[in-house]
Amino acid sequence: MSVNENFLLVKKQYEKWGISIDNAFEQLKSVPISIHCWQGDDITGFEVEEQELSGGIDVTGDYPGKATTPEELRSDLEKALSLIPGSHKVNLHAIYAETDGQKIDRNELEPKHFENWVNWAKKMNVGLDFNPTLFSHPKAADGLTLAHPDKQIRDFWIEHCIRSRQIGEYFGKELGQPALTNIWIPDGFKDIPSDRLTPRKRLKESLDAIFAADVDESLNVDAVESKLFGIGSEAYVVGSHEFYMGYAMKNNKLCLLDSGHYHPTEVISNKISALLLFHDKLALHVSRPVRWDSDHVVILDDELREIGLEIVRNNALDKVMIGLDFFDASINRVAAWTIGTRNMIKSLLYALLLPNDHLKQLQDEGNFTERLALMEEFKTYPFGAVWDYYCEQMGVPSQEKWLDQVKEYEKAVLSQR
Ligand SMILES: C[C@H](O)[C@H](O)[C@@H](O)C(=O)CO
Ligand SMILES: [Mn+2]
Repeated sequence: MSVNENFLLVKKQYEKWGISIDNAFEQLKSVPISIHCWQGDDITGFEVEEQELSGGIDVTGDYPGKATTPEELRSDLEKALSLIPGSHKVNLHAIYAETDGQKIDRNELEPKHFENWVNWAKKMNVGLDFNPTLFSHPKAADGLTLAHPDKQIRDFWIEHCIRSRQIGEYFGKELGQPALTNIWIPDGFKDIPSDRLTPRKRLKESLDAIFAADVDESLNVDAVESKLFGIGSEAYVVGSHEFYMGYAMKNNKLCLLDSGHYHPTEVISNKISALLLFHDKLALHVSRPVRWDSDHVVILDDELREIGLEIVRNNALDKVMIGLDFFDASINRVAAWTIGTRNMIKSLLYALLLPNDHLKQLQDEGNFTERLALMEEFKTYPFGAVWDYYCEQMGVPSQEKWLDQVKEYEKAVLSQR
């Protein structure tokens, strides 16, 4: 049976619940996922003096074919984008600047260093997001940046963040859609601090200085990302969840929730509805922590489904800016992007195909038996047939057919590097 025939058969099963698949597809098409460029090169970047990865994060694996030039990275992204349904964004870090072989330090970066990315984004019809890079640098060697006791070091990173927001503004202007510029810093201590307050005061002051710089908010949107612990900051992280939640609320910034940045049984899906009551928008780094913030490739597990459901059920497809953050160097990197991004989109489609209004009503009526029964039965509805049809409608391979294309690309391109 063809994908089309299969789809026509299963469509009726959803329609009997009043679910419009056409409507679901229309909504899904309008949601851009911000695909992080750093999966393609293990967060190495293109700085003239290449630095070892620091900041308490780690990439493991040595799968051959990693991108080592901007051209290679863009070519790999193009391959992945051709296998993912919809129009999306690409998320860059400051270390992906192109400086023509000149050593330009992070406090000297300018929009022109991202001109190639912008031209490429125009060609590919994708938006761009941005991140200052406050790690993998001699001035972050002791694990402190914006909260550093040394004012000169703080000032260096403040300048870097201001310039990053200006680069985001440039992306927004050139590409006709606002960029999200997200600040994540590694600052923290390996062992128990004797003073938790002072570093947080310093971070607050640094952020105030960064956001005092005038940047057009219609072109660049700011986010701040918290963390629980990192390698070398096990006892204390300055930019904790409570810190940034307070900061973002008071200063009208977006709170960015990364799925790997909480206690092991704490989930970001449960935070979305709470935060949306107090913020117009919020941002996500969808990742998959396995025992720690390991940044495994996102799979269609319970938490990913729940994230999709929370976004859809709260009518928040245009309020939650969905970004991805995983980096696995033990598998084909183009496949990693493809698997993780397709799964993120699948989770939204899954949520759009549930009788959400009916389920809400059952809860209000206290009918928890039927609520549970339906939620479980829908897990085995023929969702796969709808997903396959969506992929074909959007001009990308259905089912596992994309894998053949990745294998061909590996043979023709990646294995030649
Ligand atoms: C490279 C990313 O910016 C980084 O992963 C950050 O977002 C993070 O999640 C750190 O744990
Ligand atoms: Mn993150």
